[in-house]
Amino acid sequence: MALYKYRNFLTRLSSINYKNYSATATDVRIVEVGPRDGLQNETVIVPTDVKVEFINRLSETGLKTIEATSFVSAKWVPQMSDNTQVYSRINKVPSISYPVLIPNVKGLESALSVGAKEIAVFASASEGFARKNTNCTIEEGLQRIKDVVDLAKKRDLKIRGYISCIVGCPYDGYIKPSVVAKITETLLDFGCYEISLGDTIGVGTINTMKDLLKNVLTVTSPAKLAIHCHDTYGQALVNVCTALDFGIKVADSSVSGLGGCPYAKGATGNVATEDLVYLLNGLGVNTGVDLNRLIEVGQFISEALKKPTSSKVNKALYKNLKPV
Ligand SMILES: CC(C)(COP(=O)([O-])OP(=O)([O-])OC[C@H]1O[C@@H](n2cnc3c(N)ncnc32)[C@H](O)[C@@H]1OP(=O)([O-])[O-])[C@@H](O)C(=O)NCCC(=O)NCCSC(=O)C[C@@](C)(O)CC(=O)[O-]
Repeated sequence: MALYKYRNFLTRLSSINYKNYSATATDVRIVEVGPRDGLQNETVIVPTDVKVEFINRLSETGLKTIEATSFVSAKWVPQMSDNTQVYSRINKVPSISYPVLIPNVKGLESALSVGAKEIAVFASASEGFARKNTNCTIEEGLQRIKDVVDLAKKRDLKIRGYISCIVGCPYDGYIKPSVVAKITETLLDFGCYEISLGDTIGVGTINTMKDLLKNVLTVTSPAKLAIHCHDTYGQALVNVCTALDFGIKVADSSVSGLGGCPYAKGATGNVATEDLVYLLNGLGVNTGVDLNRLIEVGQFISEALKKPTSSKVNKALYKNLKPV
């Protein structure tokens, strides 16, 4: 009991608002992508029961958006082949959105068959990644997305858009911000309500992020953007802070730092949700997420995967539960 109290004390410490910090957000919505972006990259196939329990536990943490699965080809990503079972079986809390990732109309039709209400479509800012990830060019990918979006709109679905490789690509190297700005505009014109800017291989720095965001904000407002940072180079949290300074109030993350893209070799997971919540608590930014509960879910999935958590905050706070 004393150890729980000590951990509560530590988590409260993260909530002290140091007023001199420059980030301007007062509320941030976290989009939890662990069940999709996280588990798609695991070498083991996680049993459906575990995925369902994972998502149900995440639903009890205060998160408002949890990306549940993807309806991509099982030949390409076998880890997500139980998409219909996962989506059908999770407890869908009415106040929580459970978007699913969709590559084409075939995927959308499967998602509709199990009652999906929100989808996420994904484009690439680099030709090399478009080819490796979706077997088509950027333009062909955008046409596929348009077909998906047109049908999804007829069915009154909410549609989120992703752009991968916003600053760098494992195949093509540096990506021009103007390319990302153009694709952002296109996806918004199609009907996406929000574009999540993905630093797929985590190479972004404060300066490259600033360059990128200045460009993208010539075509839209911060209210239409989200930031999606992988932590390969340990820059994810500072890149999120840069996005907050530009007025962006939605950040994607993955509990326990799970994740990566099977078609971006060497890229590690997303910024850990625990680390992001700790950062935002410290900024006095409200997320509505209970850090203690999140830590328990991070431990649950790490144990299921038989690997240690990649979240520094989880490691630091969870060990205080263990007998010394
Ligand atoms: C786009 C395709 C389908 C093209 O794949 P393809 O091989 O060019 O397409 P195809 O139409 O020839 O289909 C091949 C087979 O897959 C089937 N198929 C086709 N579509 C579907 C579907 N929806 N659901 C189930 N099955 C499907 C299709 O029926 C066929 O089966 P067969 O006739 O050979 O038996 C493939 O390349 C694909 O699925 N790619 C997805 C790869 C992926 O999931 N990557 C990870 C997600 S993106 C990401 O992680 C980045 C992000 C979003 O997090 C942001 C960031 O960090 O950057």
